[in-house]
Amino acid sequence: MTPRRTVRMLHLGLGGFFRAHQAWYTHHASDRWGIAAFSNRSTALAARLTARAGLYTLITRAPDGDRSEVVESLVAAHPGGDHAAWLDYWRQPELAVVTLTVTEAGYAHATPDDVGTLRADPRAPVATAAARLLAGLVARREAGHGPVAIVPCDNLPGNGELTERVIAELAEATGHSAAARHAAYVSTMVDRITPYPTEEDPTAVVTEPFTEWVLAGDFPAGRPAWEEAGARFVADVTPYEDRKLRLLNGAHSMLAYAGPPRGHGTVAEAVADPVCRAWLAQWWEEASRGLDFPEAELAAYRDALLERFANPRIRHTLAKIAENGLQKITTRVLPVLRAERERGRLPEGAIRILAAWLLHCPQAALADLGLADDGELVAAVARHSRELG
Ligand SMILES: NC(=O)c1ccc[n+]([C@@H]2O[C@H](COP(=O)([O-])OP(=O)(O)OC[C@H]3O[C@@H](n4cnc5c(N)ncnc54)[C@H](O)[C@@H]3O)[C@@H](O)[C@H]2O)c1
Ligand SMILES: O=P(O)(O)OC[C@@H](O)[C@@H](O)[C@H](O)[C@H](O)CO
Repeated sequence: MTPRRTVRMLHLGLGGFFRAHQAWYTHHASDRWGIAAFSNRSTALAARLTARAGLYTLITRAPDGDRSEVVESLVAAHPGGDHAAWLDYWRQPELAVVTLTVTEAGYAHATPDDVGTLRADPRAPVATAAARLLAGLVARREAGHGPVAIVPCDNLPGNGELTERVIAELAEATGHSAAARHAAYVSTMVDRITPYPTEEDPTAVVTEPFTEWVLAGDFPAGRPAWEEAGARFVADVTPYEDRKLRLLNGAHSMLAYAGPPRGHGTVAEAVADPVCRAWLAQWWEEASRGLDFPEAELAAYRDALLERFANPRIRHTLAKIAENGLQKITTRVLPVLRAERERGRLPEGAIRILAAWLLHCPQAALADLGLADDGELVAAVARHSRELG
């Protein structure tokens, strides 16, 4: 029998993307690291994964067929509320890497409750991602073990620097600054289109064949040999991040806000519409200016993106992509819009995304009323909004 993997990696955010990306790279690295993953709050998925010893199926869905594999790197799954287990992993000398997929909202500052708790007793349960990470670092330092690498894998520019800043500010406010320095913060560009899991088996995840991971930073206690699965380690992740966040995620945001008023519910439906494709081309032209890659490489990247978006067998819903719009527009569209204005241009592609987002904002209210899934009704509301000016 193959020996069980030792937990050397912790993950926060037991979503579909973690299972399609970081866990998959770790599964394909020959050094066989084990991962213990925690949900944010929910208990059901962790229980299901625990019942099958962490094993789950990853379905790689190409336009012409599926490939299934059982991923073995996840060896323990816990509900986020199990704070005692969380701190215990940090106290293990073997722990070396902590990855995160907590969505853009997960990088918010800790709540006043968490700040008070960390000041009074850093072992007591806390809820926000920043507070959980700092509590872990305090536990590790107290246990006398060396620093670990913290590796955020969310679509935010400078995600390593951002995480370091949020934790340092919290540490300063709670008297744990030395613990905040007990880590190296790694910045990453992550890419693999992974729709929200809707399979009959909720542990299974469907993803696309394309995958990319570019990382910059130190790993003071080592790391899995992710490069064996294609990960790249670079000195500066910024150019890769700018290219991906603007061309892929910026385009996703455009489709997410401009697609539904034209009756589209998924990325593939929207890019089959010549009008949306023309809007996409206009955005890409503006967003490509200033990216630090040769034009031929950018053209190939955009062509590949169009093929990925058009994969008719990946059901990537625009409603899910539209979430957390303010943060996404701020980091992906505004820099392009501002740069174009500085060049004296009126960037119609970027302005269209802004306009579509402003039009979409009332949909958050429709979601609160439980009406957001009725595409025809949503389109009619948008039509009325336009008529009302
Ligand atoms: N799905 C993709 O195609 C993809 C690709 C690249 C990057 N990402 C990044 O991964 C993130 C998660 O994507 P997913 O597809 O796994 O989504 P998901 O909805 O399946 O999972 C989201 C995870 O984040 C956790 N979470 C949500 N809000 C949180 C908070 N405030 N604090 C802590 N944890 C929180 C949830 O518990 C859940 O585990 C995205 O927001 C994005 O930044 C996703
Ligand atoms: O929530 P976001 O915008 O960070 O992500 C929504 C999608 O654009 C995103 O998940 C992409 O599918 C992904 O970034 C592809 O790698």
